[in-house]
Amino acid sequence: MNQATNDPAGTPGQSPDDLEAMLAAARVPAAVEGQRCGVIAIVGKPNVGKSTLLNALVGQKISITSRKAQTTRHRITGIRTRDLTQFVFVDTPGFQTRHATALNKSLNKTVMGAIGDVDLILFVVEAGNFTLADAKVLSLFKPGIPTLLVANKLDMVNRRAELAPWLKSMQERHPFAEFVPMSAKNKGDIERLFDICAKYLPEQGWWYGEDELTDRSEKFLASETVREKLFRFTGDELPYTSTVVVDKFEEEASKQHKRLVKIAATIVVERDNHKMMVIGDKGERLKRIGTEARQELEKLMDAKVFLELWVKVRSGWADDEARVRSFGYE
Ligand SMILES: Nc1nc2c(ncn2[C@@H]2O[C@H](COP(=O)(O)OP(=O)(O)OP(=O)(O)O)[C@@H](O)[C@H]2O)c(=O)[nH]1
Repeated sequence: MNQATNDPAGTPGQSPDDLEAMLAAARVPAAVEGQRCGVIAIVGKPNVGKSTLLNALVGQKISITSRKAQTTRHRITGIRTRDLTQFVFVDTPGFQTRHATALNKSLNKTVMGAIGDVDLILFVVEAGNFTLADAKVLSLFKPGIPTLLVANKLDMVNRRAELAPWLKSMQERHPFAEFVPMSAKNKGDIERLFDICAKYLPEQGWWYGEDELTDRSEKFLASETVREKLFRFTGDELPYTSTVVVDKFEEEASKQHKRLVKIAATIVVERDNHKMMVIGDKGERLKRIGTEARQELEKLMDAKVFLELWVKVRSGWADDEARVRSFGYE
């Protein structure tokens, strides 16, 4: 049988009809007519709601959110397939303009990498607001990639009438393809955004399975989940330079559980007093961070999870380029 595929003239004893049928079966299915697929970058300064938007679009928590600015450090893709269109989203770290540490340089490079080669950019700002930090992000965009102005947190705008002159002034700043005043927390607005984005994606076959949500590993999701709990339970006390490194991520065979995953992670902070802050009174806070992260990971991975957490002080790590790389930021 195999021989026949390598020999288009056919093997003795095989009719041309058989061969035709066999070749047809081996062919990669062509894209279904009307299918679309493309990459959408979500870009904006810190804290404008990019992660909230990505999570709403993907329909599951992929990127961590927090009230603290600059909690997103990695380029994260979320995938969503609706009707005939597959949307591949890229989240980017908030563009840092104020401090020039090695960590910030690495973050800015990630932003640049993310918007160079996409089909559509969602430039997220707070509705009615445009600051120097927004202008710096906008100045990075290459001409030619359609860009939507997503005026987020519309629910926070009291006087809607004032938005029209603001939108007009935004059109003078950049040739935006469309304006989308919306709230990332409003389901109807998210639906509308899907319809708007679909038009800008090229007609081609899908790259991922219909149900895939992210191309990130479970190990990555583990570090993101611990990081989210870390910031949630330390409030605004802990500087954003704290990070989480997963030292061990192992799946073990188990008779009792469908899946059993053992994870060990280290929370890296810059100072001794930050370490105390994370550990809390009699270790209470660290315990809470660990418990909540474990419960969430069990749901996300559909597995029994053992999570071991450590806290280490590494002063000045955010200023040290080699160390930034060793923690997984390119
Ligand atoms: N009222 C309101 N709040 C929002 C909306 N979207 C996001 N937020 C809030 O804004 C804050 C920042 O949201 P994030 O999604 O973490 O922002 P981000 O742009 O990803 O931030 P970085 O990770 O720092 O770049 C959170 O407290 C969100 O709950 C919205 O439409 N309306």
